[in-house]
Order: sequence, then structure tokens, then C-alpha cells
Amino acid sequence: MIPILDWQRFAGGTDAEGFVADLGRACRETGFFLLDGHGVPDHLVAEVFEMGDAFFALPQAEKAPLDIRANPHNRGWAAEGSEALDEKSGVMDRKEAFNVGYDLTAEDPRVQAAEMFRGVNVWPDVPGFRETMLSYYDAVLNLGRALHKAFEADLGLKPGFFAPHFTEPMATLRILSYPASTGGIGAGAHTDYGSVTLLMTDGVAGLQVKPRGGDWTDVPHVPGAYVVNIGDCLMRWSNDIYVSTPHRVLPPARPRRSIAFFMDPNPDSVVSALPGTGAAKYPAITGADYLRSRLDATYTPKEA
Ligand SMILES: O=C(O)CCC(=O)C(=O)O
Ligand SMILES: [Fe+2]
Repeated sequence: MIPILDWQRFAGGTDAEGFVADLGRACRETGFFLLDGHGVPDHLVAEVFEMGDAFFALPQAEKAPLDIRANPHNRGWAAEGSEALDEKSGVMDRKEAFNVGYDLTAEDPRVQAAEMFRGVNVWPDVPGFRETMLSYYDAVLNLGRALHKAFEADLGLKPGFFAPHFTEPMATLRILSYPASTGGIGAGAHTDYGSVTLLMTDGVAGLQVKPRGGDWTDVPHVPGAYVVNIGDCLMRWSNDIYVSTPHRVLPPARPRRSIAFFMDPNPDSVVSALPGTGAAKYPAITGADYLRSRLDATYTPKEA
């Protein structure tokens, strides 16, 4: 039900057509697949996990100034109890997280003009953290861009269609840490907001997916492979040809860590029904307006 796809079939050109056909099926059916052979080095993934461990172990007083609720650009530390991905449940997620966005300098004119999602990253005082996060960010962003070439092939779009939409995207690298727990929820049921999410986990069980018309089922763990899923933005863009599917994280039996990479388009990209997908089911919207509307629903204001 959740297929494992070898990226080298496409990237190495050995079976690009077969890969695209398998990918297209996965994106239409559950919107989830595992991606192996992706070329992001194991050591880089391991370093991101290590940096995450070092960050989450910092005292609250060092993390508090980086609070994401005080950041208009979706960057920084999300404390445990600050977010409910299932916004209607009234149950807060049992996890903490840290977000890194597209890296711009304070002098960038878009930062100066306070454009939406065009802020500077915030960094903890952990040696090597910034460098490691930014090199991982670049590696996965490039993989995500390449994956969109396979989407183009499957959706019958002209080659390069997506490239201008992901030049300086609102992609977010998010490290997550779930304490061991017997109650509550690690991450409430939700669909992701962006185009596509590339998720690496440490193998501790908890992630489940609920396909349309089906029941909650565990997402299999294949060491080193990404769990990739379609987000709501690409579902909307593809005029519902691709599907985003609800998933959640159950409270894990032992501490669990994951590294998510949410790939949203450029803030000023206009998301409107892709050519060849029929009469548009949704009005056009910019990437930034769409993401803002989704984020606003999940965070509880700090003073509440
Ligand atoms: O931690 C995980 O395995 C998944 C997290 C997730 O679905 C999310 O943050 O959107
Ligand atoms: Fe998710």
C-alpha cells in the first residue's frame, strides 16, 4: 500500500518511465511512498539527529528566546504544548520541534521590507548546528526539486514547469522530538500543508497513515529511506489528482526523533490548477497566503 521507490531508477536513468508510473500511482492512491537511493548521505542525516539531540537537551531558558510563537516567519523553537496539528481535537501534541527556513541575511531587501516568510533564521548556541542544518537543508531541497521533475513527467507538464516555483521556496526543515509517553498524542491527525514532505525517522514506531476509506495503519520503516508524502498545496495545485492523506504520530514507547522537510513553493508563486487538469476546483492563491492560513490554525497564541 505504501510502495518503496528507488530514486536511482529516475535519477540514474535506468528506468525513468517505470519510476514515473509507480510514483504517479502512489501520489494518486495514498499520497505516501518511501524513497530509497536518494543520495542524501547517511552521515549528514546522523549529524542532524545529533544536533537535534544537543539542542533539545538545552535548558528551557536557552530555548525560550527562540520561541516560534514570537517569530512571524515560522522559525525557531516550538515548545511542547504549543501546537496541535489536529486543531479541532483540543489536545496538544506531545513533542517539541525546531524550524529552519530558507536562509536569508538581515540585509536582504525582502527581510528589510518584512515580507511574509522572508525572515532570518534564529540559531541556538550549539557548535556546528547552523552549518549542519543548512547543508542538510540544501541537500534535501535539491532532492525535492528533482522529485518535482518526476511529478512533471507524470502529470504531463512541460519539463521545468515547477522550477520557477521553487527557486527560493518557503521550505522548512523541522527537527522533532517526542518524549516516551503512554497517553495523549505525539502529533495529532493532520495533512501536511506544502507541496511535498520528505521525512526521516529514527525507526521508533509511532507514525501512522489513514488512507481514504481505510483504517489507521503503521508506516513501515526502511532504514535510510525517506517517507515522502503529498501535501495539501500540491493536491490543490494538481486539482485533486494527487492526494494528501491524514497521518499522525502515536505517543511512542521510547523517545522518538524525526527530521521533516516541508517543501512549500516560493511565497509569491501563484498556485492555480495545473495545465491539463480540467476545470479549476479552487481559486488561485499565492503560496504565502495559503501557508499562512494553515499555520494560523495550528498554533495557540503564547498568552492564551
Ligand atoms: O514525526 C513524524 O514522524 C511525522 C511528523 C509530521 O507528520 C509532521 O510534523 O507533519
Ligand atoms: Fe505531517
